[in-house]
Amino acid sequence: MTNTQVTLVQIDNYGPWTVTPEPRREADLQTLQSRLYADISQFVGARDGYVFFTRFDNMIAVTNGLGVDDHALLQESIGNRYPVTLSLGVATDPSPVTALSNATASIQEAGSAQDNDRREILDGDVLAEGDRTDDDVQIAHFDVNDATGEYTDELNAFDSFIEIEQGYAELMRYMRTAHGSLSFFVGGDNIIAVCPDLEATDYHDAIAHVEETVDVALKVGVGRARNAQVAGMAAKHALEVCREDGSRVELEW
Ligand SMILES: Nc1nc2c(ncn2[C@@H]2O[C@H](COP(=O)(O)OP(=O)(O)OP(=O)(O)O)[C@@H](O)[C@H]2O)c(=O)[nH]1
Repeated sequence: MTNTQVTLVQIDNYGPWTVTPEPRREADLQTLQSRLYADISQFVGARDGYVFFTRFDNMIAVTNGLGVDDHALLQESIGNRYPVTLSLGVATDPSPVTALSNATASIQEAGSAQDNDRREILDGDVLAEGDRTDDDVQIAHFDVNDATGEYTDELNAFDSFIEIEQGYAELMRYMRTAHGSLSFFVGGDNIIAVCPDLEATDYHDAIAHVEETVDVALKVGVGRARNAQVAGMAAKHALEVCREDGSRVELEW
């Protein structure tokens, strides 16, 4: 059974900082946010987790395999190198959205995101090493069918983006509502969903729903493992099987 460890990463008091002493240049904020995301992705990825940029001021990570010490080191390293600090909430649950809700609560209980005195919270529980299993994380890697032929080579870049985002919006809402899954746009035409124990029929239903609702055709490869990196790599291999044999759903286990 899945047991997803989710970490909410929240920049402390970021809103006020962006306008103090007066509004900061937008390009500088964009640069800060993307560099911060890159650094966190490298740190978490080197420990076999995944992190998604989400809203940039709040990022969501799958951190099975990262302990309390890893989380504390991330806070220390970012605090030493950036003009902002991070609060981290961690929780584990068979349902990814429940894990995220609990991780969020542990930060919210310590104070507001815009509270100058609430800084570098590290709260919640990590999975004990002895409780980890090879089924803890289920990752589904979705991809738009022939995005290059349908959109990239046919429409202007913005209209292509609208089509891809429509597919993303419908999928993320469906997977959240029907399954408590967390789905993230990761660039190009790719969406990665962090899922509980789902079956092939669940993925067929999700793909059918998106196609019926917004006319975007998806395929998906799914993997599971003790961490996001291994589960995600299995999902990518499964997606390659879809490409080879034309199937829409492949589970790699
Ligand atoms: N984040 C991420 N992006 C990817 C990955 N593979 C492809 N992309 C992005 O997706 C875009 C489209 O590539 P593909 O999905 O291979 O192309 P396609 O035209 O949809 O073709 P098929 O997937 O074979 O139907 C690329 O330009 C990349 O931006 C991946 O594994 N991860």
